[in-house]
Amino acid sequence: MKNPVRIAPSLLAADFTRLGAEVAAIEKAGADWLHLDIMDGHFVPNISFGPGLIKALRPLSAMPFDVHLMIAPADPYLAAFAEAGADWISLHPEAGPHLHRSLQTIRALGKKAGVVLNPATPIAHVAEVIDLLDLVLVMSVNPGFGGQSFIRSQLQKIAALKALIGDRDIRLEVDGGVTTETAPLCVEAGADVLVAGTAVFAKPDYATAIAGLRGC
Ligand SMILES: O=C(CO)[C@H](O)[C@H](O)COP(=O)(O)O
Ligand SMILES: [Fe+2]
Repeated sequence: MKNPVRIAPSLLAADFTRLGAEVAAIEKAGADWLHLDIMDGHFVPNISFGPGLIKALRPLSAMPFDVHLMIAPADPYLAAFAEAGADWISLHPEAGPHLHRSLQTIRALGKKAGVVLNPATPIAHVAEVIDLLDLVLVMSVNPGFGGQSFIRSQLQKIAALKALIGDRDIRLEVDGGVTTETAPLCVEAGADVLVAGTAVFAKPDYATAIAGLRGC
């Protein structure tokens, strides 16, 4: 059976002076997951926020918290993000020497485990660890910033991953430059979770923005 498309607004594009209210607003507007971008100023050229913010927001929402780690090393911080309230924890293969062990750690913490592929990262990593995956996240921009343009070549990667995943219970998520124009292309290629920062938080009506991305 085809998975329903889930919309995961990225908090990176929210109004940082009122994050609690922003989370409540997107949940009321129909968001399925909350996407949280963790940047360390080292793995990516930007710094965002850490487990303290996740812990503060956790009691305010029932949405699954989808934590995208753009930090290296990631292993020393996996327990902190799990304890703070992450439900899904995803990391890049380039963030450490032992991707398989990192995914085992996330699973052992009782969380859903994901791998993130940069535009230049091949899908071969996924095949090697597929039995440990709950999620594959395709970056359709180079990570580090919101508001960038969608890299169309990643549509072929999404389609190849869809074929690789087959009927396994693994979500296929796309992150970066997702708009009402690019969202249908991602879904057509096989994506079932769409991250959207600017395409939700820069719009005046979050419910309309989320419904538009979902294609209804
Ligand atoms: O991981 C990310 C950047 O590294 C963000 O999730 C992504 O950029 C979302 O922002 P937008 O939808 O505005 O492109
Ligand atoms: Fe992200």
